[in-house]
Amino acid sequence: MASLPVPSVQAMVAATGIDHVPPRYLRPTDADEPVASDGGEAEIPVVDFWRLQLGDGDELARLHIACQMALDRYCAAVKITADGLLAAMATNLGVEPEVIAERCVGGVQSVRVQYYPPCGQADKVAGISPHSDADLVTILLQANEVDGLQIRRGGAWLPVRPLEGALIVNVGDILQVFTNGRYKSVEHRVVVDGKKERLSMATFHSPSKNAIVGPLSEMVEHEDDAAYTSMDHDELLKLFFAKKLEGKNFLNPIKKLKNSG
Ligand SMILES: O=C(O)CCC(=O)C(=O)O
Ligand SMILES: [Fe+2]
Repeated sequence: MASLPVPSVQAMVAATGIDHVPPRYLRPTDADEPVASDGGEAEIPVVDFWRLQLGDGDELARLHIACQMALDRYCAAVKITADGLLAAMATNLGVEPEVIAERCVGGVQSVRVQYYPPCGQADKVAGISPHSDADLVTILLQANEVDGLQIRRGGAWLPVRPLEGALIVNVGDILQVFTNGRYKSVEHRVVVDGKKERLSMATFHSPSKNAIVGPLSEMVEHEDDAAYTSMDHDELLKLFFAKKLEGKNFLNPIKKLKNSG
């Protein structure tokens, strides 16, 4: 609903009197949630920045707790988004919405917050080297809306411009394996800016540690069609962390030779 110019509001009040509240200003009663009283459990954390700068341990702990509260809420909301996306993707792939979710009971969600300082030699420096994410889906917040993320499209890098209020969704390597290559993980990198710092927050969604990662039976008509060997998620991650970030090479060890992707 667009705002009214001030003179229009003044004219409305003059015409109807202050006791009449136009419907556009009424709060919806069905969404009326209680307002907590001051000093109760729902206290707003206060952090003394001066003490924080001096390295005061109590203040650091207070900041940590304050951030965790916000982070927990953010992560819970992002998890609902990731689950919803995976269910919709399953439907698009012609399988029941819960086919992917079932493999992800007790799945792992992890968060990485990145800070890219401005750099005098921005055109020569890598923020993050080209890679694909070793998960199902990554939900990324370009927190201060500074350019930097690029995805590989054919032979070129395509900038993913921050869009106010929008989250970026990356298909990850494990979704590529689950779908037997029907959905391909996206190769991406980050470049830095010469003048501006950049902040991002990536939330990764993976199956549980003891899940088997391999093409889902629903995605493979004959056993021979499987493009990847199945492997313990835990073992696969060990391979991932043992390697340098070098484009989409993570799946090489489990790729079956006759297929590519
Ligand atoms: O900072 C970004 O925009 C991307 C970060 C990223 O690709 C990652 O953490 O895997
Ligand atoms: Fe990434």
